[in-house]
Amino acid sequence: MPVLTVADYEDLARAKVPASYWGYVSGGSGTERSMVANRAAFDRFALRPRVLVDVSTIDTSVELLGARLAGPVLVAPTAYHRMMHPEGELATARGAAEAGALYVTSYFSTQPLPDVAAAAGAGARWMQLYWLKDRELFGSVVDGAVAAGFTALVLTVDTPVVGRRLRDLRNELVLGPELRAANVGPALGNAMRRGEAGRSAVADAANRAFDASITWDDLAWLRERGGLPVVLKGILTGEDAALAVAHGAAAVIVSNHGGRQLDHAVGGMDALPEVVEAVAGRVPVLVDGGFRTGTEVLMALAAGASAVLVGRPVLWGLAVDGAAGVRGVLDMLHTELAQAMALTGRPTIARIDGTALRTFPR
Ligand SMILES: Cc1cc2nc3c(=O)[nH]c(=O)nc-3n(C[C@H](O)[C@H](O)[C@H](O)COP(=O)(O)O)c2cc1C
Ligand SMILES: CCCCC(=O)C(=O)O
Repeated sequence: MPVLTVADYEDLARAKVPASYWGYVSGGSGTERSMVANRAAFDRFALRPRVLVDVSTIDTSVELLGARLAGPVLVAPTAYHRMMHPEGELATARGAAEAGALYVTSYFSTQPLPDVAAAAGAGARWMQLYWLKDRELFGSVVDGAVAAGFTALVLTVDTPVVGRRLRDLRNELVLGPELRAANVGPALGNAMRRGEAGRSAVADAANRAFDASITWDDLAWLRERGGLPVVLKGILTGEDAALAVAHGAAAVIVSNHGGRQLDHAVGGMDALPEVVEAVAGRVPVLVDGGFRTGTEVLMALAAGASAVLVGRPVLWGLAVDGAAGVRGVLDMLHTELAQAMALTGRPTIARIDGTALRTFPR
């Protein structure tokens, strides 16, 4: 069977990944309404194509915080890539670089940052962070990211505590020994103890380590320590987007964390317009949550996003075929985007504006 869609990768991946890891990757929190909301949003929009435009050449390339990219699809930070493939984040870094895509490496990478950086080579990379109670340890991870040549820090702000992910609690999620988080110290890096009824070792380790007391005022410390642009991930309101810009964020990522944090949260695509309005062009606005086709990426760009991140699709590609699978998924999304650009009469990313989109009332 030819692999023609991102969903085809999902079907192939499901057969390869152990059930409790598959539950971790696929699941959301609580009733999983936030995950549903991400996909449902696309039904409230439709495209308004223009015709008789010269679309004989299509250019999907973009520039983002100084990085030149083949297209506006980024690899979202996702934890524990060795769940999917023995090479883990090294394969992801290679596949993303080959696709000309920016790779946001998770704080819970199972490979050391210098090795991820070497695998990415000239490929663009940002580092995602969770703020730890242990400020010294947190600072040392920031230093490590800077030393390894990551060019921006992505602070995830929607996870003061880990969402109640019922699939993991039911599966008594524990990690195999190959799944040590390589960059965050032994206490947080090790979620390998015996399974306990109704508990997730991953959530327990994170809840012990994450600092739930940080506020807007702490961001200055991070900007100072890293000396890099700070991007805030997990913004869902215009109010917080305005605060993010006021506190020096270099970009914001509209996201409900793939439906894994707050249950009944607004979907990424639904929250995007109010964030775009509040930010008013001062910094790039990125979005994630449920993007599975290039046409959906075009919808987000028309609604004012500068780029889209994909989480699970990259993991599916990784499970199916390592670096080649990651590249395959990213290339597929860029190819589909180019096709949608031709068919909507928008040959460059800059030509995709609000007139390409019609919004239906709820
Ligand atoms: C298995 C998995 C692990 C994730 N780990 C992280 C993480 O370490 N840090 C983070 O900021 N977001 C994490 N996320 C959220 C993603 O960055 C992203 O917001 C989400 O996956 C986008 O939705 P999508 O999977 O529908 O594309 C994770 C998501 C998944 C599915
Ligand atoms: C417990 C947080 C770890 C990674 C993460 O962000 C996720 O699983 O969504």
